[in-house]
Amino acid sequence: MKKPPFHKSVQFTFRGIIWILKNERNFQFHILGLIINLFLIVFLGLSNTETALILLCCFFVLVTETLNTCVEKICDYIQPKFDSRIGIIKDLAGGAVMLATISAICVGALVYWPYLKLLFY
Ligand SMILES: Nc1ncnc2c1ncn2[C@@H]1O[C@H](COP(=O)(O)OP(=O)(O)OP(=O)(O)O)[C@@H](O)[C@H]1O
Repeated sequence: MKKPPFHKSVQFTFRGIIWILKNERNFQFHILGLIINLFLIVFLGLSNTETALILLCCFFVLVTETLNTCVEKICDYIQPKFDSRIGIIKDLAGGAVMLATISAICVGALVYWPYLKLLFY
């Protein structure tokens, strides 16, 4: 198959992002998390390093959610019926999102805690 020109390839990737934004509820929740974090970054005046850490975590969760959806789509395509092997593959992909989310919560707690302490005490 002939490779599409670069601008077309970029267009296809955005098509994927728009599709997941419109169709996947979990991805929409993670986008909401990103928006809340962007607000907190500005409101609390986080340093460049702290901002980089928070953004990295948010995008890490979004990337794992996108790959999880990708695995689910492939599984549903190759085996639409119940199959315990498909079940474990999907569980593993979902587990990756969970691990990314746990790491994001830990980093978020460590970064935001000193600011919240100043605000409330
Ligand atoms: N074809 C199948 N065979 C066996 N088990 C399955 C199959 N499809 C789904 N499952 C089980 O149901 C779970 C949820 O799968 P589903 O495809 O509904 O994902 P989902 O609920 O959309 O997940 P997510 O919230 O991560 O997007 C899987 O983790 C797996 O344990």
